Amino acid sequence: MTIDRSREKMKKKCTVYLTSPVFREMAENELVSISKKERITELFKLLEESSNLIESDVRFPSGDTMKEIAENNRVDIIGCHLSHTISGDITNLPHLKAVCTATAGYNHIERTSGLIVTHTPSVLHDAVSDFILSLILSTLKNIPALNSFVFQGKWREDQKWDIDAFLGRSLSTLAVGIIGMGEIGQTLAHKLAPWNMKILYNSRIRKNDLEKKLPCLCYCKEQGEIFRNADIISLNVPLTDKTLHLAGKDQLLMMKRGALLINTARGEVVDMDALLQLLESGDIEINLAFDVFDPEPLPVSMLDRFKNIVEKKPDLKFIFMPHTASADADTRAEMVIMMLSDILTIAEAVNVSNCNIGYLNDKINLIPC
Ligand SMILES: NC(=O)C1=CN([C@@H]2O[C@H](COP(=O)(O)OP(=O)(O)OC[C@H]3O[C@@H](n4cnc5c(N)ncnc54)[C@H](O)[C@@H]3O)[C@@H](O)[C@H]2O)C=CC1
Ligand SMILES: O=CC(=O)O
Repeated sequence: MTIDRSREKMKKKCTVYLTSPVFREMAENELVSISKKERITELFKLLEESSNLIESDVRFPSGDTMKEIAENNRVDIIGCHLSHTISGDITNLPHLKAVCTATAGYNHIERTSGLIVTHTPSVLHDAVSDFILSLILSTLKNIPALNSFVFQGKWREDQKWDIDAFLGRSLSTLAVGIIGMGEIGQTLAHKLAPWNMKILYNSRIRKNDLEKKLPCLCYCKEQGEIFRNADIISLNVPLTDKTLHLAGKDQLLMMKRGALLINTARGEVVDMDALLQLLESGDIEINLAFDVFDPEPLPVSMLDRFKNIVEKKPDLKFIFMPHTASADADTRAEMVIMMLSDILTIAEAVNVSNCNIGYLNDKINLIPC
């Protein structure tokens, strides 16, 4: 009885703020599998039992609103995703102990010493690497443009099957470059290996074990080697001060004519102004497959400039997606589950011991140091 009463008292210690109503709504989403819906419902129940739970009723609260709610309610833990920028104004609040994001990337959270930050590794590398493969195939085989061509009724009698009609490129002759050999980069390399493509890569740390498993891998000490030699370059680094504009003017100028640049990392990894200027001036002629942009969503003024470029050079292929690389229903549900599980673990620790990070270390998905 005594133990039960003390547990009752502990329940109300921790305050959790979820910045979107969609986390809970995922349990009702008909595309999500039943087991994952049930797990989300169960986690919400547990969270309600162990914390004062505040949930935003709007999808995208402003920074000021999030700060006001976090401050006025002495919030301990925030659960968010990448459209909720958690600035220093919020992360410096003295009572805030943790920010948990339902995303792999965490550049939307300003770091503060002592603040726990968790994210969702190891649940979306499959979805994102599949997506990158589909971008490679779609571009090399010109699928979006040829699909529009047929649907617009342009496939006429004089354009029957012919030997030189609608030519794309075959994969096995090409060299792929992967910059950032982490979870997504490695999964992509494993999936590309059976296609007999040469894979050049660069990462902060050389992956000797991976090289033994995949003899087609070739480590490049300098990223310039990749920009100069690869036919397809996939950017898979996190956004940091070292990767900001990693694909800048100098690197873009190194790229082969007709090469493909894929960005599913973060828009800011590519210098978009330099890219547009070089494409407009004709100094580079490269294809693009982008899922992320700087800024995001891509402004109409920038989109118009890209449209003008392809109008003048119809051989160039630009495939632009609205940041959907991980957008499989079950993958997104798993991201929510991982975030809620981390919040619950931290909430229980806050209730017991006001949050001891040493004790939590291997129980939650902390971002890399
Ligand atoms: N478009 C989308 O929907 C998604 C985008 N992402 C983005 O992709 C990024 C990568 O994701 P993961 O592979 O899961 O991350 P990860 O942390 O497993 O891998 C990143 C790799 O990049 C390397 N790296 C870091 N700085 C570098 C530098 N300056 N030069 C070379 N290599 C460097 C790291 O050592 C690591 O091997 C995320 O940080 C996120 O921004 C992730 C998931 C979905
Ligand atoms: O961009 C998405 C993420 O999970 O990071």
